[in-house]
Amino acid sequence: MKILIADKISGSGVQFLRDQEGVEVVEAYGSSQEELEGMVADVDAIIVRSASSVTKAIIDAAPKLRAVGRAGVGVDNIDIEAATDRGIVVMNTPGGNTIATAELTFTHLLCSARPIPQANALMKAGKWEKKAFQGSELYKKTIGILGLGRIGSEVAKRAKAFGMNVLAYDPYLTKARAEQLEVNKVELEEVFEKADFITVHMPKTETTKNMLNASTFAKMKDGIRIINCARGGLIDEDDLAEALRSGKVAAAGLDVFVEEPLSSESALREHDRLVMTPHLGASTAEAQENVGLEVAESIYESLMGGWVQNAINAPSIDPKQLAVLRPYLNLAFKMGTVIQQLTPSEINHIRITYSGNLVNLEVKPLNRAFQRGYLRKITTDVNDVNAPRIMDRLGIKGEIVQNSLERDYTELIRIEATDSNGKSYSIEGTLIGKSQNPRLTLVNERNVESPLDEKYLLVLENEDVPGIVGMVGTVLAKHKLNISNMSLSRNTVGGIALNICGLDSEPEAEAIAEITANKYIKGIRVVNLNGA
Ligand SMILES: NC(=O)c1ccc[n+]([C@@H]2O[C@H](COP(=O)([O-])OP(=O)(O)OC[C@H]3O[C@@H](n4cnc5c(N)ncnc54)[C@H](O)[C@@H]3O)[C@@H](O)[C@H]2O)c1
Ligand SMILES: O=C(O)CC[C@@H](O)C(=O)O
Repeated sequence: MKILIADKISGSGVQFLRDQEGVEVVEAYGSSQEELEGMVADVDAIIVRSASSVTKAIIDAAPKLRAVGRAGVGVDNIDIEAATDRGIVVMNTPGGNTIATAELTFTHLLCSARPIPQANALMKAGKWEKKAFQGSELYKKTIGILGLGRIGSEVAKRAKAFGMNVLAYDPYLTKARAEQLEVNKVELEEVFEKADFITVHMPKTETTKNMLNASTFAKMKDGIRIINCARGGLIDEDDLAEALRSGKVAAAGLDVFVEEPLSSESALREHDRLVMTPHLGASTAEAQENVGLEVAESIYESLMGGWVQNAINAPSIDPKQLAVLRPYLNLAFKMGTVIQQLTPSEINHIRITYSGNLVNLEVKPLNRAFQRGYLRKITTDVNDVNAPRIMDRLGIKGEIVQNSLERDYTELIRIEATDSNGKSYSIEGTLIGKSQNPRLTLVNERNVESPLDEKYLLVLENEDVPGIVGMVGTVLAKHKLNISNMSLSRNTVGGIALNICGLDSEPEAEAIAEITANKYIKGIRVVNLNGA
């Protein structure tokens, strides 16, 4: 396995990877995008911080690529769309640099109130200047925090310790969490109207891009102080420069920029009251140790086929959850493969119902496992990352229901697939016994008891007349096909019955033809569970 580390991560992260058997590590710090493109032909994983980008061009140049790891939070330097299409898992390390970035934000906040960098520059130039550097206190001032996630919350705690009044704007922040953090959750307009300081801690999205601009500055108090240690482009840089010139913004602190590195010609460099740092939020020994080791471990884990805890484009799952979900993942996967092989090729709707104990579980990983099972015989290279995309491409709409059905089983998965003529097919499955073996409990509304850890299932529909079991047994025996299990079911005497035989090997075409030739046989399907 070859892992390319494009940006410098902590030595312990690199060492961890070097210590793993069969892992080759290539460190390519400071390479240009073009150089990286030329290095990825045989890499299995790429690790970046914020300097290098994993573009579509790089992804296209890396046919073996399976995982991209970001040592940090923001993944705007990774083409998630292109990665997802290829089934490449993208993961980050949220949390590892939260404190570092919150502390840098506070440093900027203090420097916007007390012009320490500017005073220091004059001291270094041999001067002793006091008058120009009168500051302002944080105590009893109002701070507006936009985005109350990991970093915003830590900034809020520190602001409260300084005796500040905290206003929080975050549409996704629950009332309960705002109460727990002891902040006032308000609308954006109230932040603009009341804040003396505004700091942004949101991701850069279509909604948050240029959220602070000339027209929003106009709504703020004169002498407002603005901090951005999140992402360049949350604040319109030209409008900020103008507001600093006019004095509307008394001071600002920026750690991030629309274009990084910031051009040496940038007009932002001209403003005395603007303090800038070169994207240093995560640059502490502790944060780099955290994220470097975490990304290295996650990348290795994912390449070894384990679950990724902080995947951006697949459901994340922690080891505790995984222990609970593992048998259901197996069941969901097998049910995916069974329903696909029992139905016509043109399926346009699938409803999955999770019943009983599954009602309260996080089922996203189960949906992906089902989809992988469904797609297993339709396409290659399907995984938890690209399975939903492939289902979409096939035009199959999905519906997930978590609702207890009246069944005798404590947990159950029901699948209903509808074909392009509106005809529905159903299966249900559960786990049986201490060893939690997957079992089919219903096929097309007929109760069955058919283990899913067989190699093949022969699924027959026949008129309910005597002699069918004998005929099937005779034909299978003639073709040396060993029956491992048989489940018979009918809804009405003399109606259409269902017969599912577990088989140790694949029935050849002649055996199927002989059984089908019997006039009472109304339908026959072979389900291949081999390797499923
Ligand atoms: N300067 C650095 O070196 C550095 C380091 C780490 C993180 N970051 C950046 O800091 C930012 C915050 O990181 P985090 O770890 O706290 O992320 P997070 O996901 O924990 O928090 C982001 C918060 O923004 C909120 N949000 C989303 N859309 C919003 C909107 N339209 N209006 C208001 N709030 C909105 C979310 O609800 C969430 O609470 C990110 O942009 C991240 O990339 C920068
Ligand atoms: O790696 C860095 O130096 C910055 C990381 C930071 O921007 C992040 O989003 O985590």
